[in-house]
Amino acid sequence: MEIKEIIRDIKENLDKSGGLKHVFFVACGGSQAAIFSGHYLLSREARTFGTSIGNSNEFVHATPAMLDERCIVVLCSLNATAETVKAVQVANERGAHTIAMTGFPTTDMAKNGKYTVVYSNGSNQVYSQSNQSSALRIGFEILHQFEGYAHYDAAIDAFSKIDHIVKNARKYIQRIAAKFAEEYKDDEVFYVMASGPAYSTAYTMSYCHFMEMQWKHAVPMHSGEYFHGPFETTDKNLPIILFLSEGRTRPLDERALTFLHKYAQRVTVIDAKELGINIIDDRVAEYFQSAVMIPVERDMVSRMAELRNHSMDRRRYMWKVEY
Ligand SMILES: N[C@@H]1[C@@H](O)[C@H](O)[C@@H](COP(=O)(O)O)O[C@@H]1O
Repeated sequence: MEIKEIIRDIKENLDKSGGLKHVFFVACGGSQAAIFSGHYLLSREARTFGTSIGNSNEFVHATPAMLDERCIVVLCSLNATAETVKAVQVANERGAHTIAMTGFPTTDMAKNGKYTVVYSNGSNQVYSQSNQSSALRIGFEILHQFEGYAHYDAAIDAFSKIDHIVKNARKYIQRIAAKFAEEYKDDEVFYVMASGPAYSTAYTMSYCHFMEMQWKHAVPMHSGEYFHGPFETTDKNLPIILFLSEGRTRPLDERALTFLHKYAQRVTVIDAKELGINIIDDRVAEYFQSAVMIPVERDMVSRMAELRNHSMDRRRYMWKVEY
């Protein structure tokens, strides 16, 4: 079933049972970051229902009291992480409408979800059909069908531009990535700053790419929260990566940049505007930032991986020991 039909089917049911109350987004790690844009979209645009996001195992062990047949739960796991599959089952038991996003039609996610969305993945993925794009498609479709979202056409148009933008952005970043990798390959700690829908880029770069895949310490930092404690650690040696957003939270990032220009020295700025996101309609562009910036930041860390001769596929514990 296409996403449009999935939401239509769910709406038909919800119209009979009292309407939509809440959309939960549930996943672990990189997959949670991937669906964050969908959650963020609803958190800013939805007028008649709520939304939240969280870790799968927390959803299983501390299941929200609100969860019932008037909720949609969007869950994501490429290969069926056990706790995310369990979260699908918990949501099903409560009668919620589960949409299982997964990498392949044969996974336990696909087997357990009431509805399944198989997204493009791997090194040759089609970015307009990726996990990030699919979560956004679900979000825009919910807004459109339940509330008649005014900028739906602009959003649909954006999906037709994503592949072109990512292709060019990845070309644009090559030179910057090479310089970045050379300069920072021996550093052990990174702060990665962003705000708004781009926060999930900072999260993915830190948790997945620096920590998981390069075994380097990294702190995802909300650029608004930076001034409420963390900025006391700033000095001229600390490596900082700042994602400058396109959209309404850009002033938060610019405030951080002004401060960093004064007190820090080793700052790498990646500006969404320079990545070509501006060809998307201004009214929806901000929501597409992570869909564009995550492949770009991954290229930066991959370049570092090559120089360090530390493959992005190398793990000590993940999938190797019990945890
Ligand atoms: N970087 C991610 C991790 O954060 C995640 O835990 C793992 C399993 O993810 P999934 O549940 O999507 O299969 O995949 C990648 O390695």
